[in-house]
Amino acid sequence: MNIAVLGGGSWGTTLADLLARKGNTIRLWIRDPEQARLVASQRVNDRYLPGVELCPSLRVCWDIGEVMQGAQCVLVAVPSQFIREVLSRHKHLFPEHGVVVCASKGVENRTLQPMSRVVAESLEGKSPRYAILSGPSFAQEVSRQLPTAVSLGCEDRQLAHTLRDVLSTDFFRVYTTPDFKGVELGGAVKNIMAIGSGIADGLQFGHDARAALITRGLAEMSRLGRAMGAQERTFMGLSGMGDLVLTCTGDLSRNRQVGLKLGQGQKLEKILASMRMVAEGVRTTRSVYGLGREYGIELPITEQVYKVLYEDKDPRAAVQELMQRSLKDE
Ligand SMILES: NC(=O)C1=CN([C@@H]2O[C@H](COP(=O)(O)OP(=O)(O)OC[C@H]3O[C@@H](n4cnc5c(N)ncnc54)[C@H](OP(=O)(O)O)[C@@H]3O)[C@@H](O)[C@H]2O)C=CC1
Ligand SMILES: O=C(CO)COP(=O)(O)O
Repeated sequence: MNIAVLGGGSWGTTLADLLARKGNTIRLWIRDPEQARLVASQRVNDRYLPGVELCPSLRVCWDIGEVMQGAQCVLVAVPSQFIREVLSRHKHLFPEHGVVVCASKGVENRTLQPMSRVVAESLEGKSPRYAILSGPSFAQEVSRQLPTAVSLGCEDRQLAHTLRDVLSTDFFRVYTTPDFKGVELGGAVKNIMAIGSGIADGLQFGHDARAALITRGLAEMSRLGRAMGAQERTFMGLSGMGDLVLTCTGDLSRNRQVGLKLGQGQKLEKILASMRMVAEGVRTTRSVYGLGREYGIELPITEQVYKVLYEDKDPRAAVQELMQRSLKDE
């Protein structure tokens, strides 16, 4: 398949490399011309995926027009808050009824829209057919060809199966589900929980606290998902529970790292200034906090993470408040 990958960070580079190794025709868009030239000539994305030698057939380019030419599928791995801007600006390059696979995890701040809506609205008039790729998958592990399993949410079963075949390899296993809403919401909300889990671990609150956070985080994710029209059982799968466990426990998670530092007493501004890579959960917390209010759903962990991130609440007081909520049935 002829595929354009938008987003030259760790995930876009990893997926482009994986697909190129399978013999697909892949072009990767890196927006910074200097960085694109460097990656194209050195065959390594030193800034975002150091140490991984890229497949010789993978074309790397800063000219998005060239990248999009003849693409039968566009895979989007741009940080979620910028997807609308990138897709709207380059809408003319997208074919009608084209296939868009979104691999980014988040909820837009301004509109509180999940990624499927952002893609559909940005490409309005082009009637894109879209799918959401999500699940427990650290770029650093996938790029080293370590065994990984993920979910692909797509309402069109035939397209889902085609994409599953295109994306799967011997080490990267793709499961399909029509519940794209559940898949994208799980991927977004788990980043908030990863920050929360990092906070608890940064405070050295132990294994019990982490397990409680993961489990109650799942309950919170499912509650919101139900209200938003997702299927509850999707949250028990790879894009829900799977990614929740990965990022709440795995130190490769950038969201968990933000939480760990907050728990150790560092300030958010300083933490973000020290990171080159995106920690989607920081912005997504703001959106999901807003969704909770819009849908009238209790999201206690999200609320406390929000207060730590945006109201400078003491992380210890945030955990205390969670523990002292009124007692209830599970
Ligand atoms: N890394 C991972 O393990 C996984 C990531 N994801 C998801 O993939 C998405 C991308 O994350 P990831 O690749 O890790 O991010 P990184 O932080 O590794 O890279 C971010 C990339 O986005 C580019 N970028 C930043 N701002 C813009 C913009 N306004 N327009 C276009 N491009 C921009 C950066 O370019 P520049 O250098 O020029 O700023 C850089 O190439 C996220 O939603 C993330 O949650 C999903 C699964 C796994
Ligand atoms: O989504 C991921 C793994 O599934 C990556 O997590 P972080 O963005 O927290 O690094």
